[in-house]
Amino acid sequence: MKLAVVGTGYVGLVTGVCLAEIGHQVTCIDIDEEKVEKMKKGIPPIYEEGLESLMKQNIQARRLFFSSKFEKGLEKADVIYLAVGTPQYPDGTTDLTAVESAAKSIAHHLVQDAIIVTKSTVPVGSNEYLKSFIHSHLKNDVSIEVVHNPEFLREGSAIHDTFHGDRIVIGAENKQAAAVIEQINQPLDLPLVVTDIKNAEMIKYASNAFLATKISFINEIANICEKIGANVEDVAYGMGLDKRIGHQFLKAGIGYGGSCFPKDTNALVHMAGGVDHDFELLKSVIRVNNQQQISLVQKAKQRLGSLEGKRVAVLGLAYKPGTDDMREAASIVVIHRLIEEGAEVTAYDPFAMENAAPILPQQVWFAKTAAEALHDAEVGFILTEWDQIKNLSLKDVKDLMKADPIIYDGRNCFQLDDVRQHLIEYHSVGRPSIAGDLRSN
Ligand SMILES: NC(=O)c1ccc[n+]([C@@H]2O[C@H](COP(=O)([O-])OP(=O)(O)OC[C@H]3O[C@@H](n4cnc5c(N)ncnc54)[C@H](O)[C@@H]3O)[C@@H](O)[C@H]2O)c1
Ligand SMILES: O=c1ccn([C@@H]2O[C@H](COP(=O)(O)OP(=O)(O)O[C@H]3O[C@H](CO)[C@@H](O)[C@H](O)[C@H]3O)[C@@H](O)[C@H]2O)c(=O)[nH]1
Repeated sequence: MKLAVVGTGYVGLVTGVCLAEIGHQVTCIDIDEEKVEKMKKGIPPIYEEGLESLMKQNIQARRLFFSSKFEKGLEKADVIYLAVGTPQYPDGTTDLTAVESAAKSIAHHLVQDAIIVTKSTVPVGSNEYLKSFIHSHLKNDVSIEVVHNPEFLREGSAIHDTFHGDRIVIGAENKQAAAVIEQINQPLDLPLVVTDIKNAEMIKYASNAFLATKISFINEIANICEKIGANVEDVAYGMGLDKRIGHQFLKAGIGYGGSCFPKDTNALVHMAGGVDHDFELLKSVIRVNNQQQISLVQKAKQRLGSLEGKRVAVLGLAYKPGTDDMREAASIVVIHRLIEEGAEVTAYDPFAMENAAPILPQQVWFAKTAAEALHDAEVGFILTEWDQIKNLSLKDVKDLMKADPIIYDGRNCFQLDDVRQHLIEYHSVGRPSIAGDLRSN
């Protein structure tokens, strides 16, 4: 069976590479010609551990191809995966422009019957609409089926998640089409959920909303812990031992970011609103997250009176470690606030600086190393828990920074006992603050 994948962002590229790895012949199509030329040479446009070698292996084995031309990419394709972006409009509703544009290109170039499998996260009802949209744009006498196969991979562990996922969801109205997609995925040997399209669409949104809810919940517990004198890490550990709760997604911090949780929670609130349901719980989850992202700057301002002219080092820019993705990263909100407050910001991230530069204020200086960013800084903000940052020696941190440094750690990277030994003033999330070197005050 010949497969095509349209759109080579995280999802499209990883889907294409993994489908090739399990033995299928796959052509990945993208309108970004420059990106396609790089991918043909085995250069992935995203940072993802293990992706480059898997890509190169499958290109060499002549199972994986890339093209910027639909007519070529769709040649003899029996199954076409659609994995273009579905960002949000400023009001939080879903922008389906790329999906429609890709669907139109597919319709125009389809010369044989095909199953179109949507991987993109789309609001409930979109796949039904898409089927009639493609029908109305077909140029040849061919028949199509639409199947929804939502994606659950996480950036940074995308390859692992594809081969070791918890489930594969297949939403289809046509049993034969569902069976074809089951067969394609069979080598992965993962639990299957075969259901109708609306359920599949909702499973994706409900899953992301639930995970976001867990994060905002633990962040609220963290905020109370700070005031009450408890430690959220011990609390989360004790909670997580209950198998009904589990340990995952109970890490308190600076709030969730990324290309999915923020937009998908907003989209679900709008979807609910569209059927006259006020999704109060999810609205609160979003509000709590927005507040969490600015909380550390507010604390710094309260502690110092003003941030005007203060030299601030920001360590970690990506929305989480293991990726160079800056979409909806908490660092964007934090750094804009710091600049508004008059701080002089030097930033460092091991992988995301290239993506960060165009979206951060011009006043931000980028350092080549964490040490360079910390040099002579009065305040440090830690926003991504990269190993390189977690492994910094606190002695070096203290030596590099100005006298009596203050650290705001949005990712709880350091052990409190370690910090205490180094006499650094340290404020983390949901844990007791540490006063610093009282002798020098
Ligand atoms: N990023 C993730 O971790 C993740 C995980 C699960 C689900 N999703 C969902 O998967 C979808 C894709 O996300 P992403 O992050 O991979 O997207 P992305 O925005 O990173 O990439 C989209 C790609 O599609 C290409 N494209 C745009 N219009 C096109 C067209 N008309 N024809 C061909 N190619 C076109 C772009 O050039 C780009 O390479 C979204 O709906 C997202 O919500 C993403
Ligand atoms: O306990 C936790 C877990 C995560 N986060 C934050 O939550 C965000 C999202 O993290 P993660 O879920 O690991 O990354 P994504 O790659 O955005 O993956 C999510 O979004 C994808 C796109 O829909 C889904 O496919 C995945 O299943 C879902 O986990 C990041 O900012 C994390 O720092 C926390 O603050 N605390």
